[in-house]
Amino acid sequence: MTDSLSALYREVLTQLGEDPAREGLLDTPARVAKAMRFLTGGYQQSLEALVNGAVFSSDNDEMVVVRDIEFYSLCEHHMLPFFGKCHIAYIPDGKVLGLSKCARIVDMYARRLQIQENLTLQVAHAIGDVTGARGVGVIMDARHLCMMMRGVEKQHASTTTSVMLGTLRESAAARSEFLSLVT
Ligand SMILES: Nc1nc2c(ncn2[C@@H]2O[C@H](COP(=O)(O)OP(=O)(O)OP(=O)(O)O)[C@@H](O)[C@H]2O)c(=O)[nH]1
Ligand SMILES: [Zn+2]
Repeated sequence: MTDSLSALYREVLTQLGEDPAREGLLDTPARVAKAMRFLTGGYQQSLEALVNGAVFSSDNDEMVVVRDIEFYSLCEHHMLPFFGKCHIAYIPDGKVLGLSKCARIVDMYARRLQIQENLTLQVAHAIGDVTGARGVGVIMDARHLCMMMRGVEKQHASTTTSVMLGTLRESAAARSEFLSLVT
C-alpha cells in the first residue's frame, strides 16, 4: 500500500542518497510509515477511552505503587528514541484505578513526540484526573539515543525526572515512602 506517509519516506531515502528502488528498500517506506504510526499512536487515543471505566471504589487509602513500567518514546527534537522505566504512586481518595491502566496511560503519552519532563507531567496529571487521588507521584528514568548515538555521544548518561502532586508534594513522609518503594 502506498500512502502519503510512505511516499514521503521514499523521498527521504532518495534525499539520504539511497536508491528506494533497490530490492532491500522496496517495502521500507511502507514499513517505516507503519512503524512511525505505531510509535506515535498515542495521538489517536483518549484518556477516557483508554481507562474504559476501570476506576473502582475502595476504602483503602494507602499509597498504591506501580513500578518498573517500561516505556519507549521519541524525543521531539530529533525524533530519536528515549526509553526507560516509569514508577507511579498515588494515594487514593475512595477510588482506585485498574492496574493495567497505569501502564496504558504511560504508553499513550510515550507514543507521542515528547520531552521527558512533559511526559512525566502528563502521566501524573492523567493519573490524578482519572482517580481524583489525594496525591500522585511519577518518576521516570530514561536514556536518550540522541545523547548516545549522535550529538554529545554519552553512552552511560541517564535522566531522571519526577512530578509530585498533592500529598506527595506536600508531605516529605509520603514522598520518602514512594522513593523507598522504587529505589
Ligand atoms: N530537557 C530535555 N532535553 C532533551 C530531551 N530530549 C532531548 N533533549 C535535548 O534537546 C536539546 C536540543 O538542543 P539543540 O542545540 O537545539 O540541538 P542539537 O544541536 O541537536 O543538540 P545536541 O544534542 O547537543 O547536539 C539537546 O540538548 C538534547 O539533549 C528531553 O526529554 N528533555
Ligand atoms: Zn533528542
